[in-house]
Amino acid sequence: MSKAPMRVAVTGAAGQIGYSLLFRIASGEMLGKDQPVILQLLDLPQAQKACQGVMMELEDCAFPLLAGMLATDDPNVAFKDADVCLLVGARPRGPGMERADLLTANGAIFTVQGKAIAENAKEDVRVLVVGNPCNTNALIAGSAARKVGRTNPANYHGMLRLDHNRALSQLANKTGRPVASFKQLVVWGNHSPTMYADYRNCTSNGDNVKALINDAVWNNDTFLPTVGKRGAAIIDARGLSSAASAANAAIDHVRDWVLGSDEWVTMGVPSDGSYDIPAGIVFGFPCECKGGSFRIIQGIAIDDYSRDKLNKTLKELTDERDAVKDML
Ligand SMILES: NC(=O)c1ccc[n+]([C@@H]2O[C@H](COP(=O)([O-])OP(=O)(O)OC[C@H]3O[C@@H](n4cnc5c(N)ncnc54)[C@H](O)[C@@H]3O)[C@@H](O)[C@H]2O)c1
Ligand SMILES: O=C(O)C[C@H](O)C(=O)O
Repeated sequence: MSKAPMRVAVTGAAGQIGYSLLFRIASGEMLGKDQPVILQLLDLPQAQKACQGVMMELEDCAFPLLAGMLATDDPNVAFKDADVCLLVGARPRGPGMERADLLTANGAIFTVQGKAIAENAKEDVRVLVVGNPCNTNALIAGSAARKVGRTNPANYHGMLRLDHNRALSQLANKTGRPVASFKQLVVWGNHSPTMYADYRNCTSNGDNVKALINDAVWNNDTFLPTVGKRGAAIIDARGLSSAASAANAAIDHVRDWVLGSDEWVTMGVPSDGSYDIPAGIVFGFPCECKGGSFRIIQGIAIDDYSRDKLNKTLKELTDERDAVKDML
């Protein structure tokens, strides 16, 4: 017997990430090749016509798993009974901007949507915020949801998976090893240039990657800035912010969360106090996913260099939190 459909709400559905994301969800890449889905598209009133065009194309793909879809400008309709919400809709940054510059422009979106999710979605809804600055937007959405009380605030995540995937590819380029050989990578902190991509515990076919590379200068002067500033490099090259790779990372995050992963994955999740990160701050942590839930991996040694990096990215996040305190 076929499974009951899962409802997936996608905001910013008419935007560039939406255009990469929706077709892959409908084809079963996110929730499984045996899992029917109903897509619930949210965008602004002026983008409804474009949403209709996207839905025409989805229809023309004749995806066997696509059990229904709708487009709306009303968050209460879009999030109704949703199992998964992908909060993409927000303004992207342009050349010369940092993601934190979007805080006030985009933050207000997430108070409204966090509340609408908590009032309308399934109680065990999983929420992934992609719209930037995604960690603090997830904090805002989770805080709005906490006030309503129905849903689990730990399920309001920010997307660090793109940074994790970027770091994997840089390690593969450096070592000449396949991307899939790398295990136990983590990107700590904020989705911003302060993030700390940490391969101290990473292995490749059983070899310790730090020992294999053995190049502290490359780590500090090439690897970390390349991963941290990759979004800006893409904006510079494309004139637009990353879209297909961002959609791919969102698929990876939710797929691992729902279906499980044998490997460590980086997820931006509300801190439970682990690694001395204050509770509630949405921070990139190493996680393992099993049985539909996630858990922060414990017991990783934090040396002085790493503590300094964690403190820098945490300071940025606490500053962002303070800047939006009226929204929390
Ligand atoms: N976390 C990450 O790794 C990551 C990666 C890439 C992009 N992003 C961010 O994702 C966001 C979207 O990027 P994009 O390239 O798709 O932008 P885009 O401008 O192409 O699309 C954004 C869409 O959101 C819609 N929108 C705006 N406000 C909305 C609201 N209140 N409710 C619903 N929809 C709304 C717009 O109408 C538009 O269709 C940006 O904030 C961008 O910075 C994050
Ligand atoms: O950098 C941006 O503004 C877009 C996105 O967050 C990215 O990392 O590509």
